[in-house]
Amino acid sequence: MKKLNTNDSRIPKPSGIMKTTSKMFDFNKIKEENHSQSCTEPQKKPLTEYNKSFSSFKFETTSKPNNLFQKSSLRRSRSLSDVRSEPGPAAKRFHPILETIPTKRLRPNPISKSIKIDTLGKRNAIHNTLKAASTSNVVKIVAKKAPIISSTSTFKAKPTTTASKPEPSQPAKTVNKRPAPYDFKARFYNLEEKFKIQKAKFDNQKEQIVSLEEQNELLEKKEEDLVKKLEITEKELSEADGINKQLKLEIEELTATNGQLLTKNTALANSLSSTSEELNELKVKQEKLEKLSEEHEILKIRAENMEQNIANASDQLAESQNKLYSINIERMVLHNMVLDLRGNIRVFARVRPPISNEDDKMACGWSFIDETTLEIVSNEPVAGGRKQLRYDFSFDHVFNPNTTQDEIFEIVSPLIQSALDGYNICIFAYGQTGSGKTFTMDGVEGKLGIIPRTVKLLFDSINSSKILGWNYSITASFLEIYNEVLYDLLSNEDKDIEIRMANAKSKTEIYVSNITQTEVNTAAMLYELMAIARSNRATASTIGNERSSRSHAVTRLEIVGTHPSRPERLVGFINLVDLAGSESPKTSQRMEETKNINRSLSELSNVILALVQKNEHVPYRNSKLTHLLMPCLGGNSKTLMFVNVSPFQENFIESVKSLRFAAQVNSCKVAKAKRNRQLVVNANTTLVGQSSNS
Ligand SMILES: Nc1ncnc2c1ncn2[C@@H]1O[C@H](COP(=O)(O)OP(=O)(O)OP(=O)(O)O)[C@@H](O)[C@H]1O
Repeated sequence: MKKLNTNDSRIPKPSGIMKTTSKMFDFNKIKEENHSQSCTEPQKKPLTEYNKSFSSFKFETTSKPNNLFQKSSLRRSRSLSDVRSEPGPAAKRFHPILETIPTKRLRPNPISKSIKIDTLGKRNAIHNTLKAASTSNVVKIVAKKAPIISSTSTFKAKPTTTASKPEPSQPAKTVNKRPAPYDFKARFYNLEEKFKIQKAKFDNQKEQIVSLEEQNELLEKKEEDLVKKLEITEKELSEADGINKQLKLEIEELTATNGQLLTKNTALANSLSSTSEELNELKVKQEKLEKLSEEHEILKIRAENMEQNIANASDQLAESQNKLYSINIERMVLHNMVLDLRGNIRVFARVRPPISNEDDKMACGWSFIDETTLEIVSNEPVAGGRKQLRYDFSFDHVFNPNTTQDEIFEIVSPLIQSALDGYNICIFAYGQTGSGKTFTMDGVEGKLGIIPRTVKLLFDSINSSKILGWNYSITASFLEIYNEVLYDLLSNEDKDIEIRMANAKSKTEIYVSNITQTEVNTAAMLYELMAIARSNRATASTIGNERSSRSHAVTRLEIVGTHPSRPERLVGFINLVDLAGSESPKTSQRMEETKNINRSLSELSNVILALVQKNEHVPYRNSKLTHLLMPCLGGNSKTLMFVNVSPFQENFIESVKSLRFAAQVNSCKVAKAKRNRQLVVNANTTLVGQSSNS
């Protein structure tokens, strides 16, 4: 900011400065107003012009006259009333010494003129200041200025309007009279009067000057104060400006921060909203959790009670299991006693029905007298009045052509349970070719035979036995005896398969070497193996059957049962045999096959007959078939023999042969079967033996 010049005539009024101090930003405006006011104010009579009249005077003052005028030129004028009413000490301090009065009018002093010009601005400023300071004073100044102005134009002895002192009126009257040149006294008197007038004017002017000086000093002081205040104000203004800028920056920062805070606030509001929603959800969950906790406590108590009950039940279960085990053992014994009572070799006769392409064939006469007896009557015409051939046969059971596969298996199934109880089982079908052996043993789709049903029953029984604590494993092998040679139906390898004695002490214990034995865990797995064996079985077309089986097929299942809390295991064998069909050599197209088949069947008959007759020697080893079935045909076995017969007259003789052989077997009652019980000494050693059912 521009520093204020002390000589500048545009000094602001004190009152104005005070106002601008309180209103900093209006300061320049005030200066401009003062400047314009000083410029527009009517031009007053300059003080220097007034002083020109006194240029010829000399003053006796303590200060130098030149300085006085210079100083006075710098100072503002005081009001005339102040000068008149307050004659200052300065006025009393000097005593003018009148110089020679010029006869001519004084010319304006160039120096005084310059002073007048310099003081003009200040005078106006002072005037303005004083005018603002006191209205009443201004009135007085204006009222008393006129005589000063008028007095500056001439030094004529003209009485001033402001003269408060009594002017000597007498001499004034005499002044106008021009005394005679010789009248020195009068002239002196006139001069004296003029001097007095001038002196009075001078005194008056001097007082005014003193007053103006005092005012000037006062104003200077005020000016200095104002300058100081202005500087302070400028400084404050500068500081305020800096603060203002800083505040602006801070405001901008705060605005930006405010924006960010608003954004954050919005985000926080959203977050708060979602959080409150989550909180509500959590409250709901907490309530649920509390409920669940309560329920959990209740359930915990219940669980403890149940644990106690379970513990009690476990004890009871263990006790029950022991009882059950004992009962099961009793059941086994009773069950097998029943089977024993029925006979170790049981014979069932089954007459098959004619099939679709056999409608033109003549059937025999069949009579199913009761469940165990049938009668076959030849329908061949008999010449000479002879009676028709008629034979009655008794078996453990006879099945007519309408008997279903279900009915057959219902009677067979108790034997399967015996195998799980540790007995050897042998079921075989014997009969002429095309009599229905394969149908009985294997069945057809939708009419499953004994073998697939046995498999299903075995695994169902195994699952049921788990409740009693028994665990069973099943190992399967499939054999074929063709032309007295053993074949592995689960392998196509060319290998020697022999029947060997398993135990030197027991002549009936055998095993088959080089045979494939597969452990099966499910019925489905066993079915797959059966399908493989069936496909490998040698088949050929015969007169009696398009797909006649020309070999004996043996399905061997080894069943081993263990109980974790019992030191014993049960070992049972099931031999399911689909024998090759017997055939008359007269009609056979494969004589060698027929011979072998018939021979092995004959040996089977011999063995059974030896058993019936209780011979010491039983010719098991005369054929592969009897040798293989030796464990199942001996004492430790339960054998079920199906004799299948065709219903037709053309098969009458073969049917009678088969029925006669079967009936012979049926009469064979061997000694009681013994259960295979092995005492388990340790994991690796077993004592194998046969125990009495008793
Ligand atoms: N009980 C029956 N009900 C209906 N059809 C039967 C019955 N028994 C046998 N069959 C049918 O008779 C035909 C001959 O039966 P199967 O093949 O079982 O005789 P097989 O004795 O096995 O003959 P082979 O000794 O030559 O093999 C088959 O088509 C078979 O489906």
